Amino acid sequence: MSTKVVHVAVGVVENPAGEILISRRAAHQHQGNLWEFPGGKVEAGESVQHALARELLEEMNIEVTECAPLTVIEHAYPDKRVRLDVWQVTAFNGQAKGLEGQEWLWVARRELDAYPFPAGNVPILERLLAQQP
Ligand SMILES: Nc1nc2c([nH]c(=O)n2[C@@H]2O[C@H](COP(=O)(O)OP(=O)(O)OP(=O)(O)O)[C@@H](O)[C@H]2O)c(=O)[nH]1
Ligand SMILES: [Mg+2]
Repeated sequence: MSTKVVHVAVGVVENPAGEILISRRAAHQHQGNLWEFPGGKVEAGESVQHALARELLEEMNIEVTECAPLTVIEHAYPDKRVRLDVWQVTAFNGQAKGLEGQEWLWVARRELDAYPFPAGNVPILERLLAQQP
């Protein structure tokens, strides 16, 4: 396996109803068919916040206006290492849309564990479930 770590900006977008935006990875992608928090790779020379804003706009039509860092997770899949740089998006403009044809949903926090996510997401899910009132 390559020692290169893929740096990924990941957004936990919460709407005013307290629901969280998840989308489904396409079958052909890494960790295909699993659910994810929208986001994508940080490009060379790009800040994580810029990557977060760019990916959420490109994938979900969400314009980030307020965000804060939540956690950073390093995870090694059998074929790939990732650094998930996870941000909570607390304010945004735009209606969510699956601009890449992906399935997506707003889900109540307590229901997040009903959706299969990649193994690297486990610490994110634990934090979000612990945060609920
Ligand atoms: N976006 C996103 N990626 C995740 C999550 N969890 C996780 O392990 N990943 C991994 O992070 C890596 C990068 O994500 P990505 O495929 O969204 O990257 P991208 O949008 O730039 O896609 P592209 O390479 O098709 O242009 C993938 O290997 C993916 O499996 C998650 O919750 N959200
Ligand atoms: Mg992506």
